[in-house]
Amino acid sequence: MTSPVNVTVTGAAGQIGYALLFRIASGQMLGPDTPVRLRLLEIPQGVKAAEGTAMELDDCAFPLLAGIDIFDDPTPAFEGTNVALLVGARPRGPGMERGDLLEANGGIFKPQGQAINAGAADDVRVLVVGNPANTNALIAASNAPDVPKDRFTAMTRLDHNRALTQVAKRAGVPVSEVRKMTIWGNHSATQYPDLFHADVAGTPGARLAEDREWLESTFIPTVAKRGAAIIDARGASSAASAANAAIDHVHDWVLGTPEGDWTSAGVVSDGSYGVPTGLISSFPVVSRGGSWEIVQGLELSDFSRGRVDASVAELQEERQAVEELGLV
Ligand SMILES: NC(=O)C1=CN([C@@H]2O[C@H](COP(=O)(O)OP(=O)(O)OC[C@H]3O[C@@H](n4cnc5c(N)ncnc54)[C@H](O)[C@@H]3O)[C@@H](O)[C@H]2O)C=CC1
Ligand SMILES: O=C([O-])CC(=O)C(=O)O
Repeated sequence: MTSPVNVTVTGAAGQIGYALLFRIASGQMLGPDTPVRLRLLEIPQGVKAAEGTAMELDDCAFPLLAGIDIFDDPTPAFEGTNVALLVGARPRGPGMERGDLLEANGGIFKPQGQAINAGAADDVRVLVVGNPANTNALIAASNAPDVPKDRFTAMTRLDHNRALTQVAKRAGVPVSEVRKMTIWGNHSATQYPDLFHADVAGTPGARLAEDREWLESTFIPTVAKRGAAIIDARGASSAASAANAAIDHVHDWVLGTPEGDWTSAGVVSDGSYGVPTGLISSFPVVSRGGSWEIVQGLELSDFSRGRVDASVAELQEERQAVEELGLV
């Protein structure tokens, strides 16, 4: 058996943390042969609850769980970490503008980026889940100058999975037969779920997209506003599905995406598809040899181009706001 992989989870006592940690410890994220050592980071008020979760993790007697440590300081929490899941974030409060939210999260993701820079393992991979995920990932990456930028990613896998199921239901096929879905842009309501390149049980997604009324009035808004719909229904934001998407993202990043398919992730732009270099934007991606690669060569119609550009424009505004705050 290999030596344990150090996995740091921030916001460990939150609702996503509770749905995530048991799946990591059971081997669903890194596979059945890889032991893990969990490093839980919370704010001081969250430490007691994190200790309770750690007791429950112990009580599962997971064969792959090599140890659990709990921290309220990012510097030791990221010491030697191989996989960092940045879940803890400041939620939007009443009367908070987007700028206030970005500033509050800057206070979290800047020191966490610095701590990753100072102490993480050379192979560290970072997934930012906490919102606004793309820009929080940009802040963390900017404050970790010694870590390659492509190690910082933002989660759009939940949006991707939501889109797969909506299409499968529409087409009446098993979700496993929907491939090559793409989420472009920001993990926000401006995101663009792109069906045109998908393969829906052998039928081109473009054929389903010919029903423009369904595409524009049902499919795209259902996926893009699903987070709000879950909050409305559940009285709390998506947690188990978000944890599931984080497991999927890291699993595929480390172990590779299946042949003949791709997935979606917020990765640093190299200028592909006209997305400004350095922005962390969602793209169609495959993982080969432990690295994400942006799928190249997809044709974007004027309709798709407009949608991608609108979401990327929002990412540029967010980048400008955090630049003005001195966070990047
Ligand atoms: N990218 C995506 O697809 C999704 C992102 N989210 C986002 O994930 C984040 C977490 O969601 P939940 O677990 O439901 O929230 P939650 O409020 O239940 O838990 C957040 C936890 O983070 C902790 N925390 C706050 N600041 C911290 C810091 N500086 N260091 C360590 N821990 C800290 C809090 O004490 C709390 O325990 C939110 O920002 C939410 O909007 C949620 C669903 C999907
Ligand atoms: O909308 C929210 O607040 C949570 C979220 O990011 C999602 O469910 O996609």
